[in-house]
Amino acid sequence: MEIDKAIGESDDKRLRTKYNNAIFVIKRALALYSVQLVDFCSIEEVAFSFNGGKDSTVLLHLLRAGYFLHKKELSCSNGGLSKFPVRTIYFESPSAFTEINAFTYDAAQTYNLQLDIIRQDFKSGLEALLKANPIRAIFLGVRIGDPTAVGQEQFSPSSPGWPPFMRVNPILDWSYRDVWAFLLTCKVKYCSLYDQGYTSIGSIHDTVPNALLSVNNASNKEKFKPAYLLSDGRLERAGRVKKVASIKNDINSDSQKHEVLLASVIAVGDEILSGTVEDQLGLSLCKKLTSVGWSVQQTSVLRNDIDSVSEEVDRQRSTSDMVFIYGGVGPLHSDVTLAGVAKAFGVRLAPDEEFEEYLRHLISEQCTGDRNEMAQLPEGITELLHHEKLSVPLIKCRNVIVLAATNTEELEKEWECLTELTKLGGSSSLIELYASRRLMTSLTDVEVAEPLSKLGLEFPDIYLGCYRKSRQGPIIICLKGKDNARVDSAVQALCKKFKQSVFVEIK
Ligand SMILES: Cc1cc2nc3c(=O)[nH]c(=O)nc-3n(C[C@H](O)[C@H](O)[C@H](O)COP(=O)(O)O)c2cc1C
Ligand SMILES: Nc1ncnc2c1ncn2[C@@H]1O[C@H](COP(=O)(O)OP(=O)(O)OP(=O)(O)O)[C@@H](O)[C@H]1O
Ligand SMILES: [Mg+2]
Repeated sequence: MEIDKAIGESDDKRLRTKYNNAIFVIKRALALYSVQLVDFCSIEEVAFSFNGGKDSTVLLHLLRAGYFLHKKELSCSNGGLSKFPVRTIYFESPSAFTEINAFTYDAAQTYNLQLDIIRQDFKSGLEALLKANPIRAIFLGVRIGDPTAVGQEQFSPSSPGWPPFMRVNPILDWSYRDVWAFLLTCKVKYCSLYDQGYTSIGSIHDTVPNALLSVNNASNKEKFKPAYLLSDGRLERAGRVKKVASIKNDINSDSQKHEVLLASVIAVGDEILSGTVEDQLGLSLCKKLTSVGWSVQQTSVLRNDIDSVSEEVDRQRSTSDMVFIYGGVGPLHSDVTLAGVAKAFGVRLAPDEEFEEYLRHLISEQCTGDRNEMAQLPEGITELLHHEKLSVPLIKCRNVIVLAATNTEELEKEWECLTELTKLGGSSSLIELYASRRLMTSLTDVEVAEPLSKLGLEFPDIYLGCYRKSRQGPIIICLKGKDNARVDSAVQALCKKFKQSVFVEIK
């Protein structure tokens, strides 16, 4: 088998190790998801997701080699050793590069792939495919640096809400360099765009050649070096134009329309959902936000699960001005909050040197291994908010603030720093301070109803809130606004509507 031979003869030890590990994963998957036939041979209930990109081209050849070695070990002649009878699926889109389409069809012909072309979105396409075919596992060329790799392992069940299958990622731990070492060592064909400076390929609308490979020539026509010459693999996606959704402003542009800024509070913790621990932080945070004039429009408690976090953050970040999330932050297996935030914004988790430096000071002697998992932050969207009272900065990903607090005292401190930082104007205005006053009265609701609605018309810029502690008990009226003087005028106007002083100011 030419691939196995080329790698075996290579003196690149790292490549040989990566290859052997990937082949091991492939052989395990082929064995796990196979059905034995009477003649001692088997049919594998697996599929290969191929899109003509470099990573899936690597996987194509690994699968060919892995399938060959798997069958050889079984000494089974089923299908012949040169065949590769694994169902191959390609989601074809009208916005794919013609070069990608051409290469995919070409490879399918060269290697005799049973190509299923799907012209639906991924989820519906897979639902239909799995209904019609016995597929239990799908091989993907996902690598750890890809945004979609967040939270995945070599074997990862499909996400909740997706049809059930195992995602098998044999090259999850391969670097950009490993990919090119493999393609060049095996001398296999790859899509021509990679020789024109493209280093990672999405759709025609979001992909351009990587500017880091640009070379100026005499005719002033921009030319690009081939993808394998990119020296820093971390910049593989520099030719990807950011999706519109991910470059939204920190604060919703709609926020100008509301007089009061909207916040969402998200807690992550199985222990809260099971009733083992009471969520004190949520209560405290809502009070704090309200005290500075924010309106908390939703609180939610989520499982320690990446997809649950990413879906909720995605929902809340578009309807709230600021999202506050806590719980699930740290080095434990259940600490998935940052991964969920990264997934919500469609970016990967990447090592952050500055953050790592803080952590090194804090926990250096406890840190084993050469990589600090806690120093991985959502790439390209994270701002670290420094304060001298904090040993580790606060993490802000666009309009999502990740609080590391685990109890109310820690929250108190983080909150103090956050408000101080914004008063100092050190960061983009995070928390706009609002004026707010609360009045209590023993008047009945019927008595206050009309004067209050009139006040609302006179002071449209002031938020008027009202609630009672019990059906017969006193009524509490909250007045909030951006301008202190306006809030005071509203309070005076309200008092004037009644004969004697019927309001008591409360904190
Ligand atoms: C075979 C296959 C299986 C997938 N399974 C899942 C899944 O279980 N969960 C999920 O959130 N996305 C799944 N996806 C979608 C990918 O994570 C990702 O959204 C997709 O590759 C689009 O990436 P792009 O937006 O960079 O083009 C799957 C995609 C494919 C092709
Ligand atoms: N349209 C598609 N059809 C089938 N599989 C796909 C499609 N898009 C993505 N995949 C699967 O997801 C994997 C990861 O996609 P990704 O774009 O990161 O890698 P790639 O396309 O192989 O290489 P590159 O990073 O250079 O674009 C692919 O290797 C493939 O297995
Ligand atoms: Mg691609």
